[in-house]
Amino acid sequence: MATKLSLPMVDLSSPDPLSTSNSIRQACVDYGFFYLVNHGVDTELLTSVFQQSANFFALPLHYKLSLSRKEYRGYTPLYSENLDPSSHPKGDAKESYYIGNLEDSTSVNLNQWPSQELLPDWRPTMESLIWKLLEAGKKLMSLIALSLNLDNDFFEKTALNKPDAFLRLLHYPGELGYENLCGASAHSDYGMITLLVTDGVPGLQICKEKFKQPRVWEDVSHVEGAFIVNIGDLMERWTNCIYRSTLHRVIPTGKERYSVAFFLDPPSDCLIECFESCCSESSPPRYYQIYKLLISSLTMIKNTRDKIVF
Ligand SMILES: O=C(O)CCC(=O)C(=O)O
Ligand SMILES: [Fe+2]
Repeated sequence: MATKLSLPMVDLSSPDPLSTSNSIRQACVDYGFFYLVNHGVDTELLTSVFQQSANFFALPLHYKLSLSRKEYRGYTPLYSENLDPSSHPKGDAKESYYIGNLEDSTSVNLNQWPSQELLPDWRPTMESLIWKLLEAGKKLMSLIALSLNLDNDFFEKTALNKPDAFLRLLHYPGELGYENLCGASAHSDYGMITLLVTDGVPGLQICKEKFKQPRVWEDVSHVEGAFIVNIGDLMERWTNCIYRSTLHRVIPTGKERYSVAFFLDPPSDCLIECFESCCSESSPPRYYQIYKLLISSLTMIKNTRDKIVF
């Protein structure tokens, strides 16, 4: 039986940015995860996103496969990903749909959309969500900048100048007849930050000490209306491991589950070099500086989204 965690809560609409950024720092140092409330994304929009997502995943497989992922955008079927191959050889029991950047006028055309005849409100619903998440993500990143003793527009000028943002709709079927098959096996996200919305069905767990064996998993409870935010490997590297990119997974509970993850990353030409405020003579940078492009290429070669080890 896993223990239940109470993750720290961060209020995005707080009138006191300094104390909010202090809470963010503590949360990122202790857990690499926190809840985000008053994030500005309406409940009605989120309800229609989950409805539209369920409508898509309920379509026949041959149709979904006609939108198979290309250029990191589109549909990925059940078992096509195995985030932790040591957990189960079959792969992860989830299907997903990726939508890429809307801000960048060249890459926006790479997105694939289900036909308007089948799902007329699908595209506008997802586009509204992406814009809203981008707004919340930018606001949060200005507080994260303060939490690292950087100017509050540091990320606005670098990582968020032309951000690489992906929305991923996820569907975990209920019973599949296989034992111990994870919906998402153990991994840490490779990017900067992830904003996650779930439908309230349990299953998400984190392991705070990723280098300790045996692993201790703790359940992340659902908090109505709150996003779950986590730090990715790139941010861990940028902060010289002061902020943690925490191992997490989604275990089966026998219940069907939907979630929506928004991965907010810097553009390819962003140089990831330890922040001055995160190193000193006694604690020098642990990683070489590297362009984001190289991090994503190496991640693609590995074709997993677990810890980057170079
Ligand atoms: O569905 C979830 O709760 C987590 C998904 C996740 O960790 C991911 O897509 O990276
Ligand atoms: Fe993840």
